Amino acid sequence: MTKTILRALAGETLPTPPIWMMRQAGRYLPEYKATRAQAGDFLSLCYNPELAAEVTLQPIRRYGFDAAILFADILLLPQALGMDLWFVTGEGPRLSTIQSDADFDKLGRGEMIHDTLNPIYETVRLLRKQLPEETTLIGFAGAPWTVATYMIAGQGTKDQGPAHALKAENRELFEKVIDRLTESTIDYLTEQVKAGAEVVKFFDSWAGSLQGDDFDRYAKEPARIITGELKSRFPDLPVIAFPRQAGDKYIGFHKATGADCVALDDSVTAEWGAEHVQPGGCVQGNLASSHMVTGGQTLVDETKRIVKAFSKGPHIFNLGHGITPDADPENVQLMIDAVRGKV
Ligand SMILES: Cc1c2[nH]c(c1CCC(=O)O)Cc1[nH]c(c(CCC(=O)O)c1C)Cc1[nH]c(c(CCC(=O)O)c1C)Cc1[nH]c(c(C)c1CCC(=O)O)C2
Repeated sequence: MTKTILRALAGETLPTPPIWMMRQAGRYLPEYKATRAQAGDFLSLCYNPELAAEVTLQPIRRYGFDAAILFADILLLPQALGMDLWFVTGEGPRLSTIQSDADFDKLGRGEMIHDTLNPIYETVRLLRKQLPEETTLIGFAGAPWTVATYMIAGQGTKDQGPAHALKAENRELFEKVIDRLTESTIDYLTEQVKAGAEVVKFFDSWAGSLQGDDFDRYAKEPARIITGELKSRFPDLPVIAFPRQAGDKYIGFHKATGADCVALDDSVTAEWGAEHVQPGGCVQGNLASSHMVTGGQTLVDETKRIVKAFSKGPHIFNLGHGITPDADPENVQLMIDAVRGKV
């Protein structure tokens, strides 16, 4: 019997939507914190295949999600291209920056990324051996625009100002960064699929700050190129795209890019998504992650509303964005029970 996630991605409307959760392996779980402490720090955990596989499996053991997502980070690719990367506790990622042609020329390309990323492929191989047979393994990468925002600013930014500034001041250099990331993302995801990833997802967390034509050029177009190239190499590979906060620009995203599923954040309602986006194919989402902190009857009601709104087409239940460290693990179980009709 085909796995439920793969059935939904193939366009099937299921009586109960399959479910997984963005950032399901993470700091809201005590067992994650213990394994992370054992690894030393976040990046050591990402590059340790046994421990990265262990944290990927933890939410599967605890909750029986229908999919597992590879434990890694979207910023490992810039590191593999030769940039410095480190995480400041309580603040987030820091990278060396790309501001000039000289900075760009230091980036590597092609096969060299695998020297750094080989442990990630090993994590995928271990997971395919260790996951229950009904669980789908999702590989992932950041979308070029989102990864570029970190490479240009050297850190996370609220409005992606430095990346927008480089785009305005030196479009040629900006586009070279996007093109290099597009090419390397294809190489990276190709190796994840060869190692055993059954689905791939691109996270374009900052897609919402691209306006007008920029959205087409730097969110849609890279997604179309990456999806097209991966599908020419692996014709049966399902792709999930997540152009977060795209708003109206979610409409037509399946068709424009070839993605099988479009993930919706919680800035749009499920009813709107069902009417405007789901006709294009499978949708994923879109419960606000704050309900994982607050719980209660509101969580149950909101979960059921979303399940109902998307019930006439292919749907994978998920949050609108990643679960946060202050979430209560019991609320995750309550959400799953609500999706599966047990409460
Ligand atoms: C923008 C982005 C990043 N990473 C990611 C994105 C895109 C999705 C999104 O918008 O959330 C994606 C990501 N990050 C992580 C995963 C693993 C799979 C999963 O469980 O979803 C995935 C898919 C682990 C992680 N990535 C990170 C953690 C927390 C690290 C820790 O244990 O201290 C985890 C579990 C760190 C990270 N990594 C990143 C930031 C900004 C931070 C710091 C913020 C924070 O601390 O939450 C970059």
